[in-house]
Amino acid sequence: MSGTLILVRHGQSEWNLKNLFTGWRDVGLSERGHEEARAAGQRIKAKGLKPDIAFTSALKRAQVTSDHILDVLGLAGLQAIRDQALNERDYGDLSGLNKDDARKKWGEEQVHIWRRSYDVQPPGGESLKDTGARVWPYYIREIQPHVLRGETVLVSAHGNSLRALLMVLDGLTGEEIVKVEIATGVPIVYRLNADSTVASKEILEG
Ligand SMILES: O=C(O)[C@@H](CO)OP(=O)(O)O
Repeated sequence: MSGTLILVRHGQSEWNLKNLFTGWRDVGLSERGHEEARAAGQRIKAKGLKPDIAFTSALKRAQVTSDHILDVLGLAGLQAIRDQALNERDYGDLSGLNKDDARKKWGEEQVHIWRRSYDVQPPGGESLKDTGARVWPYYIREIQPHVLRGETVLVSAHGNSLRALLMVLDGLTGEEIVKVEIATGVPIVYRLNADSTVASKEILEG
């Protein structure tokens, strides 16, 4: 067995609350989102986990979530490494639009395809496959080596950038991963074997 990888989707954002496509738009956490992030820290603490290093995206909702978690863990001095490789999938022209308005305009099915297909890009944006093509190499190059050295690593990121990671860690197909919903502020803890395969997975729910 080697180290531990803790993945967390940021707490509810202001635009999650307003039901808007967000993507790379840099919006803050809602009041509930701040609470969810602190609760994520408590759940990690209750497991006795203490990150040696943290990674987050270039977007503040993930950064602030990471700050809350590290704060709860008494690790406020640990600055998460920020990289846009971990950003949410770029929603292109849909960014900022209301998801229900989009359904009225383009139809339920088309919007579902844009949101939850594996390789169809929303207009001007990234598919989940495109997102994986930047998330996975970053994981392999920058994050995984720490886990394989036996460290505990926190990654605070986004629904779709984490889906891209889960797809490979859990060995899911493109069809399977799009059915997976990752809750805001709920840590997912992986223990990896020395050969980088997954030894165990635990979701730290309520
Ligand atoms: O708007 C977004 O950026 C994402 C995550 O909130 O939405 P979706 O669930 O449609 O991928």
